[in-house]
Amino acid sequence: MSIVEVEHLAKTFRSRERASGIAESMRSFARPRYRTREAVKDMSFSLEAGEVLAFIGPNGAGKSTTIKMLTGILYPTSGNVRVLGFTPWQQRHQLAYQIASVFGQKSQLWYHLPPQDTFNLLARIYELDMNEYRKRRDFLIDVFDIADYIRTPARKLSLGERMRCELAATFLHKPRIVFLDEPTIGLDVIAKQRIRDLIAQLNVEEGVTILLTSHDAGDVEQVCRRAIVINHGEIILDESVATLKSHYLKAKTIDLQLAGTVEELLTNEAGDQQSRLKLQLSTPELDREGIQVLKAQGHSLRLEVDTDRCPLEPVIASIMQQQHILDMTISDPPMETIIAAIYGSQGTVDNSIPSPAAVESAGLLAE
Ligand SMILES: Nc1ncnc2c1ncn2[C@@H]1O[C@H](COP(=O)(O)OP(=O)(O)OP(=O)(O)O)[C@@H](O)[C@H]1O
Repeated sequence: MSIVEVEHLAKTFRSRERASGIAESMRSFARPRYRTREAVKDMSFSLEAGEVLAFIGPNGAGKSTTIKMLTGILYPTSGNVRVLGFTPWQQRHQLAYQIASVFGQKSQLWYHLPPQDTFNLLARIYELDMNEYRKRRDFLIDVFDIADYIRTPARKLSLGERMRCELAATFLHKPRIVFLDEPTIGLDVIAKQRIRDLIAQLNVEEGVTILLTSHDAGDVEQVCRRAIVINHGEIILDESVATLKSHYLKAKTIDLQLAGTVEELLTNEAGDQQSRLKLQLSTPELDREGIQVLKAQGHSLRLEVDTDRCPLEPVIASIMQQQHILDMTISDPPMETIIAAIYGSQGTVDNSIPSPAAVESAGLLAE
């Protein structure tokens, strides 16, 4: 059964344009000019209980505006929304007991108070039974591993520590739906991984439905099962993450810091740097066409490997046979690149989409 139903949702902002300079300010005061922006246009989708949905799109696509309408913070210009049977902007109070939201850029923890005090305040706001609350709080302190920070004022916590406390606070009243707007923004790789694991754990153990926005492909890949991609306020793709992954996340980027120079890796054959390098890396197991050289300069080498055509291990092994590797990072392509590839397919999943590396490599290769 759908617990979120969105039908033809739209939001247009009308804001006054500010003029610069005294004369212009006086003129705009007498004759104000307004600018309208269609942040969300005719959006329809539904969400089943227990789903984990990635809601993705570039900056300004309308993700936060949609979340704000689903949580009752903003009124829509038109359209209907039912969240757990409530109309969010009309029944915000009743809905608040059953949902929660985290905006990665804004904290819900009281800045000068330790998280424990915020938890106590939230328990009163949500009118929780005190015995139940204490059990829940201790459970979340344990799950999120925040016992060491719970008595430290929020302002003194690192971003990762604060985010774990934020999420613990979010789950305190056992919400049925959690809206997470960029929950991993600004975190290091370990903190990101931790947050992803915790979100996934609570989804599985408590069946909480999650709608998550992120610019990080790892969040989408590791936490979500379905993805809605929006652009200019419109849905351009609604697919399972498995499909999205197989079509768009198959490329991995390998960043290497070599003991020797890239020049030492080149064959003596004629040709450009890219093909001489690829020739040197190739073995019978490797499909050279699956490797793109994104950067090759001095001691740095960045490759993009299409894992459909070419497994990562032999590529790395082939480099290790020839050079000592000082440092290596394997990453997914940036979400923006994947989204750009999706735009390229005009909203359809299509294998003919050119690799994002094709665009990048031409400019980055040091001849
Ligand atoms: N209160 C507002 N008044 C006027 N315009 C707004 C307001 N809030 C958002 N917008 C505009 O609506 C559009 C969508 O903004 P929104 O914050 O929903 O995007 P987003 O997809 O969340 O972007 P980001 O990834 O950068 O957070 C943007 O063009 C933004 O400038």
